[in-house]
Amino acid sequence: MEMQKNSSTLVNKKTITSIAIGGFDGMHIAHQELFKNLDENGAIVSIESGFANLTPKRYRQEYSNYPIYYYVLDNIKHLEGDQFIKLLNEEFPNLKKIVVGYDFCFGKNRKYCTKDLKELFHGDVKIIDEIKLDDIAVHSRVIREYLKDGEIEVANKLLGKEYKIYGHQIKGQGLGSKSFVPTINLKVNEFLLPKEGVYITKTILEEKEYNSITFLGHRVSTDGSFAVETHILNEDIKNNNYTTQIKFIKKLRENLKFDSFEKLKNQILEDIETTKKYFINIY
Ligand SMILES: Cc1cc2nc3c(=O)[nH]c(=O)nc-3n(C[C@H](O)[C@H](O)[C@H](O)COP(=O)(O)O)c2cc1C
Ligand SMILES: Nc1ncnc2c1ncn2[C@@H]1O[C@H](COP(=O)(O)OP(=O)(O)OP(=O)(O)O)[C@@H](O)[C@H]1O
Repeated sequence: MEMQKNSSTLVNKKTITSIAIGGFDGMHIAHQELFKNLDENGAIVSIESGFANLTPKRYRQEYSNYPIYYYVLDNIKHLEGDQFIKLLNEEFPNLKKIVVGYDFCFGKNRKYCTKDLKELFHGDVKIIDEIKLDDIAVHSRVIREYLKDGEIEVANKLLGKEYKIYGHQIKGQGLGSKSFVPTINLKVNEFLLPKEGVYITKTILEEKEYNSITFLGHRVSTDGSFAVETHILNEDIKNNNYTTQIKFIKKLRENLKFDSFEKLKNQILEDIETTKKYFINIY
């Protein structure tokens, strides 16, 4: 169901003349700056450490039109500098240009860096200076920290887009539509979840985008279990079992413990009003 280009399998590596190399978790604005230096036969070489959780491997292609080729870090990290370059030249026989960031290092013990790359590769090597936004250095690890602190708006600025997760629908406690408001409950794997709390979000179901509000965290007021649940505004949506995407826009409040269902319900209704106003004011 997910919109996924999988150009990597369609583009012949012989046509590739330039590559950008890195981990590329997040496909954030600094990564995009690297891609701008590729030519029209460019490609992205993504080194998989296994820790990506902003744009896990199978979701990454969505954020660039350049085909992405994946290499497992464990399989290449023992290589000496010249062996790494040899591998690239074998993989991409017409390679003319390599684009990396200022801090790119590679090979055995990461002992080869940009200077070595320039010496070893017989072609154009473009090194991108550190990219910052409002004095914040743009890196996947920095974005993860903002998400963990619930600072969605900063994270989104650094990402250059709204942070989006994918989940599949599961059954909730069954309390929502009876005692509170109807919600779609999600099981989320692979993606980093922002801090517990209530967020203004957009929810994508079958490629259609809806304004929504999402609760994420332990349901400290009811059964204590962990939940990701989203309420779609102004629509009566049936759970449909499709993969659901949530885009985070803004944190409304912390996860709170209420001593009665009624107080929780009143707070939820107030949160929904605030969210509706937010969407009215931005359109
Ligand atoms: C907008 C919204 C805000 C919520 N805020 C809280 C909260 O602060 N604390 C909490 O324990 N549960 C919160 N919940 C979760 C409710 O406890 C949950 O919707 C209820 O337990 C129903 O769950 P069910 O859909 O699994 O039946 C919130 C839910 C929504 C939709
Ligand atoms: N802020 C930045 N400015 C310039 N180049 C960058 C920047 N961030 C990453 N790069 C470059 O982009 C490529 C991908 O790097 P990498 O996947 O390590 O990104 P990262 O965001 O720095 O991740 P992490 O935080 O995990 O180190 C590398 O060539 C790297 O040098």
